[in-house]
Amino acid sequence: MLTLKTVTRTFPNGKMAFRDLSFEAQPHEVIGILGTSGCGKSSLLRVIAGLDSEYQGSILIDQAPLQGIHERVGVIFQEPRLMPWLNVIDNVSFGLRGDSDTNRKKALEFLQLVGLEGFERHYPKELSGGMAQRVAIARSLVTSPDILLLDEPFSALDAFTKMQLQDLLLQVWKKCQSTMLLVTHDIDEALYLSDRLLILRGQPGELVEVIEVTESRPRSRGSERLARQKQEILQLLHLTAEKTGEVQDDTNIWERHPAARRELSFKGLS
Ligand SMILES: Nc1ncnc2c1ncn2[C@@H]1O[C@H](COP(=O)(O)OP(=O)(O)OP(=O)(O)O)[C@@H](O)[C@H]1O
Repeated sequence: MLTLKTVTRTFPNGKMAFRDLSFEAQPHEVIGILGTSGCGKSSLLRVIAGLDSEYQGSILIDQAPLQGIHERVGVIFQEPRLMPWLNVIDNVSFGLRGDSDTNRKKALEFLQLVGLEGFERHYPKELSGGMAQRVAIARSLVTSPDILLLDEPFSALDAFTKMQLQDLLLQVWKKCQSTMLLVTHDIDEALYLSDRLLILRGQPGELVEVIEVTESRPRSRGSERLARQKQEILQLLHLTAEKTGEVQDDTNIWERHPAARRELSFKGLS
């Protein structure tokens, strides 16, 4: 289990990325993180990934304080970040320790899972963007991380590939049982994949709502029930924005996703 208690991240120049974030992610839970641009979503993932260790508050993994990069935490970024000098199978098995034959078998198994059987000997430059991101998914999940952090993992892909990879991620997630934290600007994606959504707003970012997505899995992207629920949450977010005088910011982010109309049940923070 991942626990954050009043975590604040301030950069050396005094700029605060986010403030007083507290939440828990249960084993096997998918948490979507949505928020206005610059509210600290990527900074939050970097802190949990152990890449930035200067923060206030506490971060616990299974009740133990996080100390730098944790071997049970994996990260998938917007761009695949593959090693260009290694072929596909070597990229996937790179993080595995121990017997190399066993590692190659395991890497192959994950390449099959992400639909890249037969591409083991290809190099990153020979892959499409979607294929490279599949390799990145396989590389992250082959180590069976307890927690997988995803920072806009599909935002650079075309809509069709994006949907394919969202479904693929769900398939692999079922097998791996990892907890996932997904930063995205895409509300449809967040609703399709997540069990709960954290809504951040402001600069520094603060947690303004926690929303439970109650639609059962497997979800249908065209579900009317979800569409109605999204309508409700959009209205709720506009109302929330009016209260704090940040209408312009929030209007912009939601308007970037005009097709978004899905329902959520809403759970307030206490
Ligand atoms: N190394 C840094 N030093 C100082 N300020 C930074 C640094 N990195 C990020 N920031 C600032 O911290 C704030 C949060 O940045 P961050 O990238 O985490 O936001 P974000 O929510 O992920 O943004 P976006 O949605 O646009 O990707 C921004 O105002 C950004 O300019």
